[in-house]
Amino acid sequence: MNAGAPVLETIALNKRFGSLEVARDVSIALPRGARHALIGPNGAGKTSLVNLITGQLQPDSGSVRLAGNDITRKPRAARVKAGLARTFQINALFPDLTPIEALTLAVCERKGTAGQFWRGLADHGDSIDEAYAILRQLQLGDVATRSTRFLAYGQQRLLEIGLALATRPRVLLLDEPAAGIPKGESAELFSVIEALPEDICVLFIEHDMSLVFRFASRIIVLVAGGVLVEAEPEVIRTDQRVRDVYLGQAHG
Ligand SMILES: Nc1ncnc2c1ncn2[C@@H]1O[C@H](COP(=O)(O)OP(=O)(O)OP(=O)(O)O)[C@@H](O)[C@H]1O
Repeated sequence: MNAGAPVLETIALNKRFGSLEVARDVSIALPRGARHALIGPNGAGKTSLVNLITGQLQPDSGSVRLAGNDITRKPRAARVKAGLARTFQINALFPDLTPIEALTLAVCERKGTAGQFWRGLADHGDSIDEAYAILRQLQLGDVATRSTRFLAYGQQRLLEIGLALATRPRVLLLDEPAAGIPKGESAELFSVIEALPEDICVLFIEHDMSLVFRFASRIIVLVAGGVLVEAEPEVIRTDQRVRDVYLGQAHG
């Protein structure tokens, strides 16, 4: 794969649910270091597009390529192994585990050693180190040994991102990572996402336009299953079509 080639690419993806078109010739590309936002009105097909990329949904036509390889027909687990990770809108954490336990388990899972996890921590030194490194990257080092149920909601969302990072992704797909977080904390969460290493591309769905304009390097606007426009934030901000169909609606 050459340096400028997209890490993740969708080519003319189409998907219908009966008469409803949720993806209409969707072609997007994420280069190395991408921090792309996927925006659009409710029901535009944003989550469906993420599901098509991860394999939760199969397209009617079109393809998905990861690091130059066609993964369209690959099962979900194989896509994760190939470097595709996602988080969901809903919190799916184990409340009784501590962040360091949950992350060490996730690292062991990736390495195929999770079956021996409970034998003894001494056997998992490298995995624990790796888990701590992820926690520090997410500024969760201070709460590493606190039960997940006692973490602030924003910290729980970060831990979910941590679990995705434990798979060593090339691409991270975040479906409304700040959903449910108090407004003041969501910028913090996005700062952490922004600061992830360049070799992890990020595509995030977000409804809060102030966060989108602050943190996205590019914005993809989806309307009725199709890409209306994809451009840098400055261009999107002044695009009349976007104002008409989306921003106008959002801000009255
Ligand atoms: N499995 C399904 N079967 C039938 N219709 C579906 C299915 N999944 C999604 N839809 C419909 O497809 C449309 C697109 O949904 P999707 O969740 O992708 O939109 P979205 O842009 O993510 O919306 P939101 O911003 O509200 O989360 C919606 O009208 C939804 O009801």
